[in-house]
Amino acid sequence: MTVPSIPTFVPALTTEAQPIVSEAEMQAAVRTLLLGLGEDPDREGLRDTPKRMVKALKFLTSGYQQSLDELLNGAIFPEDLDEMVLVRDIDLFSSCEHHIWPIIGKVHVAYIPNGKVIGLSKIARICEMYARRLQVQERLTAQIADALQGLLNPQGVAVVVEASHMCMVMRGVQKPGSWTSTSAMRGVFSSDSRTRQEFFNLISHSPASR
Ligand SMILES: Nc1nc2c(ncn2[C@@H]2O[C@H](COP(=O)(O)OP(=O)(O)OP(=O)(O)O)[C@@H](O)[C@H]2O)c(=O)[nH]1
Ligand SMILES: [Zn+2]
Repeated sequence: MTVPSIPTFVPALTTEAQPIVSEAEMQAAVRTLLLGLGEDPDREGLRDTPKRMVKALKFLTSGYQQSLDELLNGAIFPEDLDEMVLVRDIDLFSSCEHHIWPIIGKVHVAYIPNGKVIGLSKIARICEMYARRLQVQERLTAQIADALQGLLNPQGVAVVVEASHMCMVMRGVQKPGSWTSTSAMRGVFSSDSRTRQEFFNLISHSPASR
């Protein structure tokens, strides 16, 4: 008789997968956390906290439920251009997977088209989709770059994320003011130092409207 193998890990949620833990079980876990902190989860101010916290966590990880196809809504247009397109200073709110604590910062995304352009808002939506997952900054940066590379097959993609990790600010090493920069260069941004330099020059100064 073949014994079924026991899964040793739960795969990250995708649009196909459904949560295997009920809302009630999640709320009970938050209640346990509150008890562990010496709190009274039945006092008025905390009575709805398990419900609120689960709702907030689900929102902050709602990117697992999204797909590139769905968020794009077909907004890729044929266009014969080969100049850099840059969307900079996209607000970033993500959650570090080590502490489930906020990562707050900005994302700068550039690409050089190759017959196709993407709706500008979709660049911000792609950043949001990957940000609303449990992340490390390096992977988030690479995922944004690889998504655009895959969708547009452009001449190149450049992504820079500049972020502050609340797990380094409010706890642990406690370093307010520390920022982490990560980059992912694809295509010409990786192979051509002048193109890469142009991108870094463009993101290194404040936009004219500020
Ligand atoms: N590379 C990388 N590290 C991260 C990110 N977010 C958090 N970390 C780090 O993950 C590490 C986890 O280290 P541990 O020693 O296991 O956890 P810890 O005891 O809470 O560590 P401290 O934060 O140093 O107190 C820490 O160094 C965090 O700064 C990220 O996005 N990228
Ligand atoms: Zn952390």
